[in-house]
Amino acid sequence: MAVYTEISDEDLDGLLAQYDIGQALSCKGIAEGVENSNYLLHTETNFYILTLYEKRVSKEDLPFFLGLMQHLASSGFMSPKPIRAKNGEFLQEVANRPAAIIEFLDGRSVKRASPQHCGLVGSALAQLHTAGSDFKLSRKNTLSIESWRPLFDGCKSGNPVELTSQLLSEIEGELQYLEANWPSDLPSGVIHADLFPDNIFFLNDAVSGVIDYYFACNDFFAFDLAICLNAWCFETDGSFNITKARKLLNGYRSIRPFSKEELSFLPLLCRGASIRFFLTRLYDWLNQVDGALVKPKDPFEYLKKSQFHRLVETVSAYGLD
Ligand SMILES: Nc1ncnc2c1ncn2[C@@H]1O[C@H](COP(=O)(O)OP(=O)(O)OP(=O)(O)O)[C@@H](O)[C@H]1O
Ligand SMILES: N[C@@H](CCO)C(=O)O
Repeated sequence: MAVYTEISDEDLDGLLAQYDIGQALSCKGIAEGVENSNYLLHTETNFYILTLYEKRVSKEDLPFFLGLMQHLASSGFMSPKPIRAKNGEFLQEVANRPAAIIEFLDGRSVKRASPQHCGLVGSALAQLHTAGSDFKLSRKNTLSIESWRPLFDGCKSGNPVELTSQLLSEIEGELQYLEANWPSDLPSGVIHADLFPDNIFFLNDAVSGVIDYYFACNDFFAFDLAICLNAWCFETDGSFNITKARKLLNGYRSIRPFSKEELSFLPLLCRGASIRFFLTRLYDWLNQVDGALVKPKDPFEYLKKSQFHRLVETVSAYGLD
């Protein structure tokens, strides 16, 4: 999975009639991903990704996401370009879903990231922050700190047995700490907010693509860095790899230097980023849809990451002086 919505041949022909990209030669569902329905579309002109937006992506946000991809690509960043239909719009409709056709990017995501990959991820993230700085639209981060308590309350409703009193009080204590100490003013702009290994492609030892902008928003740049440290620098046994972290942070600052404040808040932002993914994963884990083929991701991986960052006092734990 993920193909939630099937497209008939008639619907596909009708959609492609709105574009100048030729007729379909093939259109195959893509198994990866959990949010939207994605197809690998081959037409007379090229290969493309056809995405049908499903329930979690709000239609009002699509001009931001697609406009951002276009803006980043035209600034030379490795984002796929959305394709304009004959009417000049990126967004169309098929099978009663909003839909877009996106440029296909070559390259492959890595299953086991090396420190070198982490360095490349850090510099790609800084390039994204820099290229996004003159993007005109903005979008509030709907998964920032204000959303975590309501998400936690949603997880608690129904008193699931998985949430022991010890776990509840650990999360409650962490939320209170984060709410009392969260910074109000750090360098901000457009962030990717979900730059996990499945969202970066590599080719010939370089980043060839950055995809999946459907959590992108305006927030602290260093929060994006915290999300990446969590996603890229822990090993499968839960241990933190300081060499990978050093490479990622040095890759980032080779393009965009950190302010003193960003560095001093990094451990706290890493705690917050851990709780953000712990809570969304926990919510999905407790609210699995019967019969859905999507395997929920392990929330407790992120609770352990949160526990690691709670013991961090300075950025030297992340490999910086
Ligand atoms: N522009 C692209 N070029 C090549 N392949 C792509 C492109 N966009 C998406 N894909 C392929 O489709 C898969 C799913 O895409 P994507 O991650 O955007 O889906 P999603 O449902 O939003 O997933 P997620 O669970 O990561 O939020 C990717 O893993 C990749 O294989
Ligand atoms: N990257 C998210 C999934 C949403 O794309 C996670 O690992 O929880």
